[in-house]
Amino acid sequence: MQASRSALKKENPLGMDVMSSEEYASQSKLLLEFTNVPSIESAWLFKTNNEDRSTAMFSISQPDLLANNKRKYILHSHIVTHKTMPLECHWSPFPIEMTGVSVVPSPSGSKLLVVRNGEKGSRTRLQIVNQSHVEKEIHVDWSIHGPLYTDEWFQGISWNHEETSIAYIAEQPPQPKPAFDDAGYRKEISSEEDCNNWRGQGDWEEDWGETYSRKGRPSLFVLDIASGEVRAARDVTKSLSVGQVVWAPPSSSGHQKLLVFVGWLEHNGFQSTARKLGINGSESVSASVATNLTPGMSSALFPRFSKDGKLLVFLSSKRAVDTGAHNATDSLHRINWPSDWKADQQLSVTDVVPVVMCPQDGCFPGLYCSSMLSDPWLSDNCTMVLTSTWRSTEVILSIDVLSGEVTRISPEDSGYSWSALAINGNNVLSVSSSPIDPPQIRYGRRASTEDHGTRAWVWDEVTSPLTAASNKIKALLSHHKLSILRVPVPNLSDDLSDGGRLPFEAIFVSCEDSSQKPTVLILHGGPHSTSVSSYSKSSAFLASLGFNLLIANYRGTLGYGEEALQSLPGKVGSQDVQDCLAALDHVIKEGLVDASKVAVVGISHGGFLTTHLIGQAPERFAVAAARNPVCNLSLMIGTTDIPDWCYAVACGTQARRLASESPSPDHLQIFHQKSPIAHISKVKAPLLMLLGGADLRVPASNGLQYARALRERGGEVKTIMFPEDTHEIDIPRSDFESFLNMGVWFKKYLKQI
Ligand SMILES: CC(=O)N[C@@H](C)C(=O)N[C@@H](C)C(=O)O
Repeated sequence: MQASRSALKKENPLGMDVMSSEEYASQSKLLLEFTNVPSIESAWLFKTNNEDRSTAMFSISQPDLLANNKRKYILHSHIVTHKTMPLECHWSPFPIEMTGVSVVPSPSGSKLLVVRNGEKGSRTRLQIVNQSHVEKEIHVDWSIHGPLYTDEWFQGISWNHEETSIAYIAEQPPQPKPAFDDAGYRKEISSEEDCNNWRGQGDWEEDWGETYSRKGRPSLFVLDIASGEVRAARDVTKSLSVGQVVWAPPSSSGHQKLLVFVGWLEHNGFQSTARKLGINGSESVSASVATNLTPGMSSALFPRFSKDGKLLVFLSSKRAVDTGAHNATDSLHRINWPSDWKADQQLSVTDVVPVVMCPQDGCFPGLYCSSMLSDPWLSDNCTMVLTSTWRSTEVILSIDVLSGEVTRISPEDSGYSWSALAINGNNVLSVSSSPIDPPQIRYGRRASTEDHGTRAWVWDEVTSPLTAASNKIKALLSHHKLSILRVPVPNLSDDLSDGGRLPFEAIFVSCEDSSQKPTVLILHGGPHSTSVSSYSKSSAFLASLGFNLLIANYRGTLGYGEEALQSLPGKVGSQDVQDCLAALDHVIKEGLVDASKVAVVGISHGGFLTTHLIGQAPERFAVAAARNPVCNLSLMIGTTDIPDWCYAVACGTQARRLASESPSPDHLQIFHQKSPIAHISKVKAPLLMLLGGADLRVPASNGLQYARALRERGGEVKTIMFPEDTHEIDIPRSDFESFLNMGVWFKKYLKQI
């Protein structure tokens, strides 16, 4: 007996039953198919001497499980358009690996800035490359600045028009720390550390929280390419974190000296204390002589000058900042830029696209943009192209910034999502995808003939080497169908705004004979975030396991107008939970799914809903999984980098003025009552808890407390902790293991039914 157990132990160290280890083995092979599909991160289009020809450069990423990092590489292609024949695309034979490197082409496309950020304390390497060789290499010491920011918020690298200087955002060098040696404290500071002295910690400094911890203050620097000199921008207020820098047009003297950037105030804690609440806090657009160009506006982002330099356009998330929702309906604004602007000249801001409160059915629901192209302009200098959320899809919009006219230019005929990658003249390079169809590159141009007074857009398919990997996935999902369902609001209450009464949506990915198959209810976080009908590796993997997917965009989701969004704050744990149950009731009533075979999964606030649902409706869910879920707001309030968010979602946006670092017992009671942990005694479903040990947004203690409390009540819980992972659990091996376990966990408990 002893011998066989050790043999088994050798063969199956995890003590897994044979069934499970075989399931792990087969599912991991399948998940690898999805993991190896490369993703298009960004792209650039370069003019050629011929209107019908352009060169494209694509930045592609692919998880590298062996190196446990994200492999990055560049692919080039020459695109030739013909009036009457299909578009031609000639791809470079092999990709060029660029892992750990960021690149930014110059406006003319003749040069490339190559950035290699150094590890903590080591130099940053900047290279200016032309078509044949490295023209200039600059090594920047930590005493000047640390790594360049390449995140979604602070990042900003901008060439000037003459391509002689580059402005960028990098980590400010660390503040001096106290020095000690075997004689004690050393008054004089020396940069050199030797074996006889050491540095202390010094004062603790607030940082911007999740994903920014221990990063230096985002600061503005300018590289003069000819001299290789790097200098910090003058006159920027010390207590301002800055990002998203662009050069202002040259003055009439032809010189270009002005930089326009976004500034984040660092005193945006409660009662304006010196705390950096997890981003976004209140930001403003300023010019480098540190003049606030948007006084009185609580948010201004992504500044962009028109090609002729006459217009400065920017997005605003002032609704998100003013209501504390952290994400809400955006608006677009314009400043007419005078050729010789003087710092003391206050410029007026014109609204271009206002916040849409309650859209008419099928009409433009407002702007919801998480990024903006570095060059978003069509050749008429007044039309910009943006990617925005439109209900459950992502769409490409053109906006005439003089008239404010908004036009949806990506096709409306399919539930697919579209995203703009780059523009050249009046051509738009983009990708389109769906939950069951990996991204396909498209090349858009205006039709030559008018149709009802407008020239529609034609989107040619661009065959690419990436298609091969996609075709395997398409084959695995060829029997699935995509539909977007409108779900009426349950139990309409009188206090609801018109927008809060509008139907919400759910994306339904169905297998053949869907009513015979298990269904996974997938819930996004935020709650003011969204699940759009674009391709996601994780959803495609779950669908390929033979599950229907019901992806609920409950009220509060971006893309349905501001009133619908603002109907949720103060009602989390009730309105959003009822909406998720209403979406499930809808597909059951339509006979599309088997009510007895339903799993539920969610991340962050989606985990809040998941653990609420298995507590409030324990009979309706056979199994559940949650990634870094919010399970107890009264615990989160003291540990998260966004305590203001806890007040906004639980008590409503009015509660902001009562918010405090030390919440009152009344507020703590409200936080607990509105949390999933308040319903834990009723939970029956087995729960898979996936936690990131380095999560500063919803610290792992939140999910761990819930998992331990459930086990304490005899509940079936499996917890996996990824110690190095932050809130998103996106380190490649961690992401792989978490979705593999989710698939096996769902199969195990849905098969038993
Ligand atoms: C504003 C915010 O970060 N809220 C979190 C609780 C959350 O749900 N985040 C979402 C966006 C996520 O998916 O992580």
